[in-house]
Amino acid sequence: MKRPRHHSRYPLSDGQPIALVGMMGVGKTTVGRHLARFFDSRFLDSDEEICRSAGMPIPDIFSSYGEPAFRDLEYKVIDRLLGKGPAVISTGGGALTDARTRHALLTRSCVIRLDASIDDIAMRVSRTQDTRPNLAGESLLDTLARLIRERERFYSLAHRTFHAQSGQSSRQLAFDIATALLDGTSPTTSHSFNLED
Ligand SMILES: Nc1ncnc2c1ncn2[C@@H]1O[C@H](COP(=O)(O)OP(=O)(O)O)[C@@H](O)[C@H]1O
Ligand SMILES: O=C(O)C1=C[C@@H](OP(=O)(O)O)[C@@H](O)[C@H](O)C1
Ligand SMILES: [Mg+2]
Repeated sequence: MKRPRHHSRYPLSDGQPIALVGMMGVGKTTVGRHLARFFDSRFLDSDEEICRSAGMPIPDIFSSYGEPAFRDLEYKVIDRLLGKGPAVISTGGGALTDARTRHALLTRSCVIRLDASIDDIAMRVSRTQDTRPNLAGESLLDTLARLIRERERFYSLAHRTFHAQSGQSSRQLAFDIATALLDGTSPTTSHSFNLED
């Protein structure tokens, strides 16, 4: 039987969700899953929820209905996920480019930006480029550089930023984020989780 979730290790006293933002391939989905485990809280991935509600994978949504329709759906899904209380929500890399989604995330969650070097990002997404329609095209590095340039002004709005060092595991990065969040809310407590959790 599944253990009931008590959120006893959740770091935000107001119970707002924690939302991960940042470029495709920085590790939002992977790190988010670890973070939720550390906090004993719910993990939600907006892309996963979008695919479930559309009944098709992301490339099919883009090719059948276009990116604006995807952004509409993304807004509706994120708006719904933000109402679920304590949770770690991994968003898609373009979520903050939509004004409604940006406003919803920034006002109703603690927005954490993950960052990594463009070379690390390129290495990570190169094998799964076909699952990310916004990376289709000639040069992966050129496309990534353009998107990073265009989106920097949105990503820089995040409440906190964490940089994934080269070679740092997703689990270690999640641990560093969890530690920093917990320190920020209760500076004198010792951590109620450890890397072995
Ligand atoms: N810190 C890390 N070190 C090495 N590989 C990673 C790390 N974080 C994520 N990955 C890998 O990079 C790829 C993209 O990660 P993902 O979590 O899907 O990113 P995002 O959700 O930000 O697009 C996955 O194959 C994942 O296993
Ligand atoms: O940056 C983007 O425009 C997108 C990022 C993807 O999510 P990840 O950042 O999890 O890859 C997914 O939402 C879609 O392919 C569009
Ligand atoms: Mg993801």
